[in-house]
Amino acid sequence: MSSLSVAAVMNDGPVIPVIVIEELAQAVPMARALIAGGVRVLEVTLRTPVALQAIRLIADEVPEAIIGAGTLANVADLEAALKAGARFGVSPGSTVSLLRAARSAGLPLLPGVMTPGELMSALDEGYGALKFFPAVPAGGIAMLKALHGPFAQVRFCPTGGISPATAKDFLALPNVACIGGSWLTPAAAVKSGDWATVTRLASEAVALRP
Ligand SMILES: O=C(O)C(=O)C[C@H](O)[C@H](O)COP(=O)(O)O
Repeated sequence: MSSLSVAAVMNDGPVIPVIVIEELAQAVPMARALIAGGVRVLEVTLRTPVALQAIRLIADEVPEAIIGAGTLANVADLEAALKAGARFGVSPGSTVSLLRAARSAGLPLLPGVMTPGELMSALDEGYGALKFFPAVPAGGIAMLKALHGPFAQVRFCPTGGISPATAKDFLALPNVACIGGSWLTPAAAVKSGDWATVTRLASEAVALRP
């Protein structure tokens, strides 16, 4: 049972890094590089074969990290993430089974939604803090402004297609608590072990909200 709340995950910093780990050896240095830049909340996506082991390794070896699992597509993913030591979860979309399983497991979950109907289903299940995915293809800033009308109580973490250049405009919206993005851990820098670049990108991301 985690004592962490979704609000705490969303409020820790302006940007949640969406991380893809191809090789297990990258996990700990990458986590340390992000933390050195001031980013503690780390979302490791379950997109690669080593993702669960990477979560376990970071949970064990980088205690300053608030480690979570992304790309939770179903209840089995959620259970595997919990077992690996994830302290929160993020999903690209929402199913009632996933939302209920996260609630009963006590895992803070940031569920993805894209439409008003999906948002209403998530609200029905008691979730008012949501990932808006894929943010830019689904209407970006204009869509978030439109959703603010009927659903002013919902707090979003838009993710998908956001860049350092557009991040500030998203963060300025009243219904945006934080944003997600993969640009903090560029594949080339990670592959070559250029952790200084990751640290610099992390500190620039933290500085997006003074
Ligand atoms: O894997 C998941 O769980 C996802 O939901 C997808 C990611 O959140 C986006 O792919 C990140 O978007 P970019 O910052 O545009 O790369």
